[in-house]
Amino acid sequence: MSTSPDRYLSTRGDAAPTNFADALLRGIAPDGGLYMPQAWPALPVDATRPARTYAEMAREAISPFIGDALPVGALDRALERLTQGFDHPAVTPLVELEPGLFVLELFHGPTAAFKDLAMQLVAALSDEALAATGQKLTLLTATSGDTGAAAVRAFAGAERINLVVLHPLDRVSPVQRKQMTTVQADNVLNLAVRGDFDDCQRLVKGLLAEESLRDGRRLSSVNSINWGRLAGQIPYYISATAQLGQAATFVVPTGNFGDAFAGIAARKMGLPVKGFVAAVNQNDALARAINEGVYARRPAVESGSVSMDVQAPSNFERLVYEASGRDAEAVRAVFETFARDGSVTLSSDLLAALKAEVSAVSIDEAATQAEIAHAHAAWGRVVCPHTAVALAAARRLDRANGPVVALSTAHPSKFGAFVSDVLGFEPEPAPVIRALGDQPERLTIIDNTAEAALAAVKGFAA
Ligand SMILES: N[C@@H](CCOP(=O)(O)O)C(=O)O
Repeated sequence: MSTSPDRYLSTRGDAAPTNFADALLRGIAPDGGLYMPQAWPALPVDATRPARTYAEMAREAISPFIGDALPVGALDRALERLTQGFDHPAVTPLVELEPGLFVLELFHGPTAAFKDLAMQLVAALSDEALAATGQKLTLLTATSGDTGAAAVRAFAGAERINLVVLHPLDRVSPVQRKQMTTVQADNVLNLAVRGDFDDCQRLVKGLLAEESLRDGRRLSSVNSINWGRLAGQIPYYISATAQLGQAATFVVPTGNFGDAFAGIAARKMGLPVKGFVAAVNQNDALARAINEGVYARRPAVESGSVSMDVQAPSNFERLVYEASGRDAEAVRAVFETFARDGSVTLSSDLLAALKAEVSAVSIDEAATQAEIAHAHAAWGRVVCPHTAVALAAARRLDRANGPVVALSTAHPSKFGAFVSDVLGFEPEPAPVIRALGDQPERLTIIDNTAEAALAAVKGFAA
């Protein structure tokens, strides 16, 4: 039987295959798994040739995943929106810090974080999918800060879409919170949950299974559990390789593991890549899984790199699916055990296959602070704490094996207090952060329970 990149299978194997539009408007498969393309499309051999626009590279990478599931011209129209509000002509410029060490600046968009790239695309593609069928959509999204800000910006005022964003109360930076809560749009609800990001993500997954919320609407998520989000993050790996002119090792600051998995997807499509390193903060469930073979949940601890305070990274499921040879039964066994017991031991075969895809390292708070200081002293750069985690991991690598690219996922002015504690001064605000001002904030605080979340979302819908 032939396989196709525009058909989507669930990592848990019990959901009917579907197309891109349906996977986009579901977010998560009905069996609780994550959608994956049935096959990896091949990038053209000259995909990294120079002098092409970001949108051209994105079109080539993303169109095979869509096939004929959206109206003719939908992707081209969406690509026009993809880089709207970016303040750099290269969109995602690559900057050399010292011989063989680079940062990929992903923070030039309207909320000053890498999430803008995929979120603006997903917003436009969702509009296209809904307009084609006349449906309406409720989006549920968990955030540790950056996803929520980008989602609010991308979906505020959308005619057919309501957006509910759950963030952990007092566990995002003040700028991130204001980016979500000062937007005065009637189709947006901000919920501050008394819990951590993993609680928010768990609540979202539970709500997505809640039939009573549908009421004639589609129900989906714009977290990276949604394949559309991941597809939108593939192009910047291609752009980085094109700018560099050779294969690199990418060091990815990692929370929900969507960013790193998008890079792994690019490699599966044929992008030349030396390797991937997932750099986590002291919330190190992913690093312990890959380095020790036990995937075990611990309560998330608060850090300066707040967007990475994740202890149950959703996209680890996609990695296990790939590494197990797409064995849905094995995936179900791992993640059902993890959900039930909070811990699961990975088989030695699976572990070897995981290590072949990615290595992982945990950078603690002191090393993050030291890296912010080093970046300023050595290169005159002010970096955000997430970028610092990646740079600390990147500087441990041997560059004799080829260039190393650390992803710089957010602008430092989103995390002014943490950076100024180290450097003694506040980072110069990105223009989009300066424009935030002191608008009134709108948010509802809820308990960390399924009942509280359901009642809040129902109240909003009503
Ligand atoms: N780091 C994230 C957490 C959610 O990640 P996502 O990529 O799955 O949306 C954030 O900033 O919210």
